[in-house]
Amino acid sequence: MKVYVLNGPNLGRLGTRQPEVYGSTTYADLVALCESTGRELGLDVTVRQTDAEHELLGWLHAAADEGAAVVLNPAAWSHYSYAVRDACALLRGPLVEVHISNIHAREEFRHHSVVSAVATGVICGLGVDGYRLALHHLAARRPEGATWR
Ligand SMILES: O=C(O)[C@]1(O)C[C@H](CCCOc2ccccc2)[C@@H](O)[C@H](O)C1
Repeated sequence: MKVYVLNGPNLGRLGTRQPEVYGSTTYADLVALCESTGRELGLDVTVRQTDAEHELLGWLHAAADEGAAVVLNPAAWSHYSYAVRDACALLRGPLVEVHISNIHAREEFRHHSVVSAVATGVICGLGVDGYRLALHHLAARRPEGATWR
């Protein structure tokens, strides 16, 4: 089963700043974690990151066309991008929104995600383990067929 793990702006810099908020795991470490978890669970996992909103929209459209599942950390776009939200609403497979930090315990502007209303579920505040947990959830709910829906 195909799962795209998609990351929004600045997450490519993970591990270089604010370890007290985001931990010391680098983006390369995160890719390795998701790929190894996918192998362990028998999921075909592809991990990507972009600072360009149109690129994320294209990846979401492709996932919708494929009927793939998505694990998405929209980063700052979580809080205001109706374009990202609308692309997520096109998905036919499950969407798990992940935030490394507990956005509800931070600045007010981070408390609301415009994506959450169209997500299957949201994991936040558990560090990069949230990505691993999201993949375990998807593995537990995978259908018999070739697509998620
Ligand atoms: O907690 C999360 O995963 C966030 O989605 C991360 C975003 C920030 C992504 C950039 O993260 C960096 C981490 C370390 C160094 C540079 C960027 C932030 O804007 C959201 O409110 C919450």
